Parts: sequence; C-alpha cells; structure tokens
Amino acid sequence: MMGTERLIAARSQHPSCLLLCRLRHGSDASKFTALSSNFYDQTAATPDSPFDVALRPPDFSEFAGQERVKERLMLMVEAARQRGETLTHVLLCGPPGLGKTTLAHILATAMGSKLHSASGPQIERAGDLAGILTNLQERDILFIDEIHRLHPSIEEYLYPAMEDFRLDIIIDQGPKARTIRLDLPPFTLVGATTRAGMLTAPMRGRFGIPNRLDYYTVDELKGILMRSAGLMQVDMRPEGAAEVARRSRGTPRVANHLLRWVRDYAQVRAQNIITGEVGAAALTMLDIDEDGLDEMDKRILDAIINKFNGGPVGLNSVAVAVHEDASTLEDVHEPYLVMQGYVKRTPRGRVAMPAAYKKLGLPVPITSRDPQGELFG
Ligand SMILES: Nc1ncnc2c1ncn2[C@@H]1O[C@H](COP(=O)(O)OP(=O)(O)OP(=O)(O)O)[C@@H](O)[C@H]1O
Repeated sequence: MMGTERLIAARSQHPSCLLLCRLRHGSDASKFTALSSNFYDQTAATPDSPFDVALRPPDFSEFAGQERVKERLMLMVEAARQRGETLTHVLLCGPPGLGKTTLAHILATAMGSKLHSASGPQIERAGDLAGILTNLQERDILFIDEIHRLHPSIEEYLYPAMEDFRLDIIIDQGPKARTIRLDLPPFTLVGATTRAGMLTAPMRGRFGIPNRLDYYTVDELKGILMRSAGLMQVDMRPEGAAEVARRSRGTPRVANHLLRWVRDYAQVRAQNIITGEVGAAALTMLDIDEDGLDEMDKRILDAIINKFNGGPVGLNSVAVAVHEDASTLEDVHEPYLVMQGYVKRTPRGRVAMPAAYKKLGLPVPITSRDPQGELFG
C-alpha cells in the first residue's frame, strides 16, 4: 500500500475506503482526495434554501396537514422504536414543496438517527453509491430526493442494499473481474419523488406502500403561514394569512415564499401589518390572481386555447409556445392546473377545460368536445 493510500484508508470511517477510491478514480489516490471532498459536499448538503430550512417544522406536532401519511409514519416510528429496530424504508411521493424533505428530517429526529441526503441525479456511478452507503451507521436514514432519476444500473446496486444490507461491487474488467461483497449496517432509505409513475416496478416494490402527499387546504396553509409569520416576527392578521393561503397553489413552499414578499410590501407600504387588503394588494402586484394563477399559468392556458385550438396538444409543443422547459411545466404548473380543473391530461395531449376559457374571459366553445367525445361546454 502506498503512503497516501494508507493515509486515506486511515482517515476513512470505513475500511473499504480504498476500494471505493479505486472504483471512483482508478488508483490515483491524490485525485480521490481532491474529488472526494467535493462529492461529499454535494451529498451532505440538501439543496434547500436557508429560508426553507429556517421555517421547516422540526417534528410531527408542528407539521400541518397530511394527516393520513403522518399517522402512518408515526405508527411506523413507534413500532420500530418499541422493537429497537431500524425503521423500514419509506417512499414519499407528491409535487414539489409539499413537505417530503421535511418529513425525512422529522423521521430522522423521531428515530434519533442521523440523516444523510443525496439526490438521484447526483449518484452517477456505483462508486458514488458505495461511498454514501459505507458511510452510514446503524439506523441512519439515507434520504434520496428525486429517486426516480437514479440511473437503472445504480438501482440494481441499491436493491440488495435495501433488502439484505449488502453491496456487491464488481471490480476490474475481463478475466480479472471479481465481485466484492460489502456488509452494510441496517439503515432506512427514505425515497422522495415528484413522479411516482416514473419509478421502476422493482424499486416501487421494495418500498411497499407509497405515501402520497396531497395539496394542502386553504385552512392548513393558513395555519402554516401563521406559524411562519410568528417565526419571522411579522404581524400578520388571520385575514391576511387567508388571502395569501388562497393564492398559494396548495403548497407550503409557495405560501412561505409569498409571505416573504408580502412582508416586504407591508414594511414599505403598510406599517408592517399584513391585513387581508395588504395581502391582496401585494400579491396582485406580483400578478398572482385570486385563484393563485400566475402569469405563466395564464400563458399556458392561452397557448392551449389560442394557439392549439383548445387541444389536445402535446406538452412539448406547449413548452415551446410559452418558452418554458417542458419538465418545469409538468412538475410545477400542470399539476395545479389539472387539479383546479383548468386543464385535462389525456393520452393525446392536454385539453383546455371550460374553467380555462372562463379564466381568460373567453366564451366556452359549446361545440368543443373532449377526446372522450363528451361535450364540455
Ligand atoms: N406540513 C407542513 N407544515 C409546515 N411547513 C411545511 C409543511 N410542509 C412543507 N413545509 C414548508 O415548506 C417548505 C418546503 O418543504 P420541503 O422542502 O419539505 O418540500 P419537498 O416536498 O421536499 O419539495 P421538493 O420536492 O422540491 O424537494 C419547507 O421549508 C417547510 O417549511
């Protein structure tokens, strides 16, 4: 063993560090030292803004809404703790900003475990995954955000890790190729996805029951906003919170971000007090209407109706028409437009519904038919 390699192995928390070094970067140990700190920087830090982190509820009691999911998770935690075992793997599904990362943190706190965070696209090679897994201690929680974006070959490595807490790594190629088995401490994988449909069947199967997060009600968002306003030491009246909640697209992250803007508005124009009127005026200034639709939402509806004759039209065509990335449309805008009944997703594309015409102040075309052939005028 070279001197540098010995040093790296000694520094590592796991005896397999040297193997991982080779897996990632061949035998160039100095390259490993340089790249490894970068890699762990990426996986250790969640990409959330400090603002998100500051407002994150620390435990189940402060986590509003999602009662069924919360009850199920609390029961799982209690059962695992009573048995003195590791929590079983958990899959959290739902649109962005509904609290998946927050729940992963809460689960770790409730289990008294350490949370390690990574995201699917960050884990590019088997060695990256091995590096993460071999740093886990017993009962730690590994949170993988965007788990549907894991490369299929990485998923293959993850299956035995999830089922039997072992990792079979193939090293070298050709006649010299051999498999090395690493035993892992029992850990919990918490996977989060905004696209449950894109998860492979074997991956879904290994998680068992998926926990789906729904959009929040206005009342729930109002509660979240009042809590956030308290933490930010902002004087927000219940009517002010209701006004912001109504325009928050059912999403706590949106609600908190709107609150930040409304706070600025109130500071400059309304003596630091957020009343209903102040909330409405502040959000109108952002072009967010009373139903929570912003300028991009309206451009999407306008494109489907005026450029594509009401649809059906493919998502990519809409994306080109509104100059936005297709995945942003699919993840951020479309779920809310569908949920609110403005747009319908069909196998042949997106169709504008009567509510979309009404929103834009256009007459609903009586003779228009949706792809199932039903009149919707
Ligand atoms: N139930 C809740 N109660 C209070 N605040 C919440 C709740 N859910 C989410 N939040 C707040 O919303 C913000 C966004 O939540 P979080 O980062 O957990 O969402 P996410 O579902 O992981 O989003 P993404 O899919 O984009 O990673 C957090 O800062 C948190 O303060």
